[in-house]
Amino acid sequence: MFSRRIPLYRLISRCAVMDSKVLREPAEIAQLYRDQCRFPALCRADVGPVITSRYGGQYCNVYTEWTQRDLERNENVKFCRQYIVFHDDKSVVYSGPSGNCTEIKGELLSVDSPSGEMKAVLRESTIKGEDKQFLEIWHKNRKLKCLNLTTLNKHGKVYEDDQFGCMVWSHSETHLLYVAEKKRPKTESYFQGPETGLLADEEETIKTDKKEETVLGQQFEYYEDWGEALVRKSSPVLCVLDIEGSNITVLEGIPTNISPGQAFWSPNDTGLVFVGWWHEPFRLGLKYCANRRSSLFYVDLASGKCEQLSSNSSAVCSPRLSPDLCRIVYLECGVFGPHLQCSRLCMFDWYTKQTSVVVDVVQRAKEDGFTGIYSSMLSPRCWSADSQRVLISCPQRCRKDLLVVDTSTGEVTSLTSQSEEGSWSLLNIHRDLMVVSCSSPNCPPDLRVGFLPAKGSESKMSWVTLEETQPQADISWQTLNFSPPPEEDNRQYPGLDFNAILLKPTEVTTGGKLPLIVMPHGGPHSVLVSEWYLSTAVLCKMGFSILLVNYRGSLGFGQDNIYSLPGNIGTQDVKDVQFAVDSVLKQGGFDEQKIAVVGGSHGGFLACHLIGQYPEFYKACVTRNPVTNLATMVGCTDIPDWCMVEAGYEYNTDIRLEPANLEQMLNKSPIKHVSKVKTPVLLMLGEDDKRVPSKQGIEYYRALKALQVPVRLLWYPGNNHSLSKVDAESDGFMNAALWIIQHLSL
Ligand SMILES: CSCC[C@H](NC=O)C(=O)N[C@@H](Cc1ccccc1)C(=O)O
Repeated sequence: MFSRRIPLYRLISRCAVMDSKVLREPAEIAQLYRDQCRFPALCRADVGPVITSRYGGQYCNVYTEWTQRDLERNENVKFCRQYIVFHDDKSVVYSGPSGNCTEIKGELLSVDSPSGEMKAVLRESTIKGEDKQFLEIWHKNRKLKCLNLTTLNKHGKVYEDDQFGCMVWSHSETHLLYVAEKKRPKTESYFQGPETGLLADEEETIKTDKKEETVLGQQFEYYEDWGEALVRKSSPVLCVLDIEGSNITVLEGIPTNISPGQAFWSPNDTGLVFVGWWHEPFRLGLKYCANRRSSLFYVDLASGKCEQLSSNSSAVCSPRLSPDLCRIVYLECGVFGPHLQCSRLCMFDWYTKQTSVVVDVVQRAKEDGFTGIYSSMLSPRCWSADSQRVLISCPQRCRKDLLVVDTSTGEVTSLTSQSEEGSWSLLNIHRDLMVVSCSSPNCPPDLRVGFLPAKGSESKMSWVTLEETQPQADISWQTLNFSPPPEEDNRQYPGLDFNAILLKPTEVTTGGKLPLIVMPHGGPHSVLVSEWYLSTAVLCKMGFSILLVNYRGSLGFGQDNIYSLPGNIGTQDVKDVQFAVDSVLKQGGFDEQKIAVVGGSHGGFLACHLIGQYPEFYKACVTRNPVTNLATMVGCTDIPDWCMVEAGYEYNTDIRLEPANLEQMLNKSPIKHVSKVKTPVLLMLGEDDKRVPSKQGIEYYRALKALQVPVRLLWYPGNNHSLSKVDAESDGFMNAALWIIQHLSL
């Protein structure tokens, strides 16, 4: 993709690496960051209908969407590229791109009709300073319709997020289904209208019409929303566009105590199937929280009757209809408890109305190595052509694998566990043609296609690469497994292990000792898999070694591993990270005086704990939106249940906090150890973070200031928990790198 030749200025900077071991010049670091930003990430792939040529050959179109940071324009650009794939029944004969990349602007959602004849697009456009949403229907080379949804005013903004959002053609291709915010009444102040001088009842009579449209005194009404990254998303409604008549219907009949999303058309288009999340007595944050009480529902379009299809007491997501339109698979897990956990794969038979558990929760890894399902979203299509098997990409320890599940036996087979490469993501599957992406810590994401082998021949998987990426020779990586020492074994969940990924610059000068950056992940129920991460690649190229630690409590190691952590945060996770670091240092080759710790959110919680509990050990600390005090966070985060559960309590919506609860939360928090901190701390906070409100970081900042520990705070307006806007992310990276260089005296 890029020239492999090293330009002169890079050679000069590499000499600098040889002298001082780590790249220190800000301009050179920025150039390295800029270079690595040029590797795009895949965000979507669709396989078009199979066409049979007049000579009998078959081919299909693969449409892909990618995102790439554009540092000059300060935005994440989205572009598409298409490929043509000629194939016979079970193998790719020839494939290649059919044209160049095209940037996609203003498209919030787009979807082809099942036949491939039409396409629907939700577009956002700013007209005279106002944001408008349009729904476009394209047919062949023409735009058939363009509806101004904002002017039509049947509903609020259309949802384009992964949580609720969807845009789905009916099987008949006559209707389109989507989710939008419920229409709110127009509001006015009691004092906004002209003073009439009329008596109140006279005015009432005259303004009857206006009164219907405008409500007085409700301008400042508070609407709950679904929290972090879903702000202003409060009451979703299902909307159906009748394409021929350009008529939009907002569906009625959905219980008022649930919020619908992830909807699709039932067999024969008789109704809609959707996930409904209960929002009584109040809404809690949904992002990264697969444990919110929810169920699968069916609403019949003729009668308006709504039926619940799955259990009343679990959390579900990602319902996917089989190609024969007979069965729906979906993921299910427990309500409350850890936010992300091992899921069950369930299947609902449309005709018998029976539900079965295809793959159950796995407490401990099976003999064949299968550790359970840890996806919070299935790919848009996941069924094999014969409607017998389901494809899932999910972490198995620290590697994301492609798994095939036989729905009749529940047997799980890996398509990728024998491969050399790092981690695999399933983008789509259609008629057994899979579109996947593979990457590793030293290799950016590529794009491949391949046919799902027949049952029993999964080991014969062969891939054809559509977009190739080269492994970067200057980055080496390995996976390390750890068993905690006997005194750190968890009595309730004995014998658990964990792991870490270690990245090192391939070339180290003789006798040179590497500085080490320790990075525990957030969550805490999350995992760092062996895939491409921009920041670790750049830091490694600069000359740092990096240790990504999957402490006990991470996803991908079995449910017991997850359950071992709640109630033990601030101790078990902290000790696991320190144990991993100590073990790595024993390998030799590292400079023990040059160790830094970096983490975001719960990873920031761990970073702050580590510098408090091991005050001599870490010479620099960088944290993004860290949790610093659970006791002060519980009342203002969008997920108070997280604070209760991770502190070791059960959560109920009507919980009354006792002083002892707050004391336990405080005792488990990094702020408890702040007086011991010596490490200079760089804090990076997002002004709009609903998850870990910025006051958490400020509380820690003030404590460090009072203790005269070097601390610097970077404040990112317009950013939420992830600090992922292009300027915030790149500024955060540069400042983090320079802070570490300064305080490790490199
Ligand atoms: C009350 S905030 C708790 C920490 C936060 N957990 C959930 O949102 C966190 O650590 N966030 C991670 C993101 C993440 C969470 C769960 C699974 C994967 C990623 C972060 O921002 O790094």
